[in-house]
Amino acid sequence: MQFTDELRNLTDALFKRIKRHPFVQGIANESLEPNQLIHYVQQDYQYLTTYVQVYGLAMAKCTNRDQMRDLHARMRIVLEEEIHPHINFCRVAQVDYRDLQTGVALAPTAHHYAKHMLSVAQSGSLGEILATLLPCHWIYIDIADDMMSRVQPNETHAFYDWIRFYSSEEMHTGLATFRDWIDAYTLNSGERERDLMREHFLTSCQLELRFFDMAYTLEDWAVRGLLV
Ligand SMILES: Cc1ncc(CO)c(N)n1
Repeated sequence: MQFTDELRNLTDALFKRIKRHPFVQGIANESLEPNQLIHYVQQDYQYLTTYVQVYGLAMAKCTNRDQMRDLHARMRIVLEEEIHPHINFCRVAQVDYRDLQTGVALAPTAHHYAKHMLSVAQSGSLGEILATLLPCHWIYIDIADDMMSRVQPNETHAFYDWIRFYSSEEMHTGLATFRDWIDAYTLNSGERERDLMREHFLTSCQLELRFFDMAYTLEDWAVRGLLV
């Protein structure tokens, strides 16, 4: 068994829970409220900014240009293309995307997830960073594939663009390349590094579930912070 198959088995219960989550069901059956979509986009915009920063820190730990090229392509997709699922949510919520990009603090769960990624990026190995980032790709593809086959949406579905984006050929190829990279990487890792990679992967999966909860319940701090 390859290392990433092992990671997937370890988190199977979480993958299943995420697909059943009311926010995810709300995408499938077009029942999310505008304020839930807005909260998600406000938080996810900031989350993805951190995600690109983490790619940047991983870039500094790459040992060859093929690895760098791969990360560079991934950064481009987040910066230039992953705006489309957000724009889909904004269109349904009838808000301007630009208005959601400033003036909002990270909610507790988004804060937790961002700090988790940054802390691994600052003190962990390249393998640990890759394992921390992998659930982000994998879970959304898993969700979107499931919706494609169960709902079989067409252009009239409110979240057709979202579902199509995450179930696209490009996403699948990107996930396969990322898994191949991690599987090859772990052939040269010690058991200690592989344990840390398992732990970070699991934590990111837990936080993916909580992130949907955050948006669904409009999670916020009890008292506003100082900066925004
Ligand atoms: C929190 C989160 N996880 C995964 C993705 C998919 O890239 C996303 N946009 N946001």
